Amino acid sequence: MKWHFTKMHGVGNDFIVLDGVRQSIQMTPERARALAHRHFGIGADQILLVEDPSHPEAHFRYRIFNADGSEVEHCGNGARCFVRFVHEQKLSGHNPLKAEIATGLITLTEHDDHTVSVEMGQTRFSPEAVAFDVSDLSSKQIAQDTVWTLPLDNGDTVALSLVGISNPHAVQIVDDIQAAPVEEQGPLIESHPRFKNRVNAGFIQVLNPQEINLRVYERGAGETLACGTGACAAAVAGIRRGLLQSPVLVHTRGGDLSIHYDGQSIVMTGPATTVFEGIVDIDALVNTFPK
Ligand SMILES: N[C@H](CCC[C@H](N)C(=O)O)C(=O)O
Repeated sequence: MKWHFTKMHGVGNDFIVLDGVRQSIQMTPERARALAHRHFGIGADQILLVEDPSHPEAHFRYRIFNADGSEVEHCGNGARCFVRFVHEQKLSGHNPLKAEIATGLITLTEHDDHTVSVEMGQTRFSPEAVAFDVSDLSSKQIAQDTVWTLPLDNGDTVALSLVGISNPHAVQIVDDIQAAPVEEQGPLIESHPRFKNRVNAGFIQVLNPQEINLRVYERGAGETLACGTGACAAAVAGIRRGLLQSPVLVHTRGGDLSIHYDGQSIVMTGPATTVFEGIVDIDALVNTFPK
């Protein structure tokens, strides 16, 4: 079966975007892994699938698959590409656009310069919001902890803020983003047994109260050049810790994002770039993909 796809990126976080409205797309973890593979496939951090909605107020359903094949709740850089794709492919002229994600609705507005603002939806800070297991901790410990101290298997101990932007984030402050132990600590945090659904691991360097550097070791994808929900989680965690104030300019390795937070809702603004379109024979790809 042949699928038309569009390759896009949001500040270097790259995606394969599929129209599941006018095409019959049955996504599986195996197909997502094959598509995302940098050598045997097309190559991407995530696969984005546009579908007809089930929510009465949504224009479309927005589904996200990581490079490891896992389906996840949200993708911020992907949301900006999603709305640009919907407009460019003339799937809809609605602007703002309402998209249905796993935890509800998000609102997307494409501006004349093709930057996009996304109202990111639900933001939560409890351990449950990121499936962080505290069943062995006393209620006193839980009440005290807004920053969680976590020993890692390599002997390091990290101080994590937990933020749910529909998807789970654990963010820490570092002094120097270039020297941050992203490759060493990232996988250990991502797959730490306390995170029952794994987690995205953010590393923040505060430059001033309205500007940070950020790197993210993403759940199911490894370190990416940028992470939109990670930028939101970092900004909100910094604001709640009294280190930052809205709006926050987030410098990622792939470019800059602007995060506004009013204590209730988060609005992220940044670019969305179309790179190329193509056709892929998904059955042939999966058959040639090394098992
Ligand atoms: N790796 C993330 C999904 C993609 C998030 C990121 N690419 C973004 O822009 O928010 C997760 O497993 O929750």
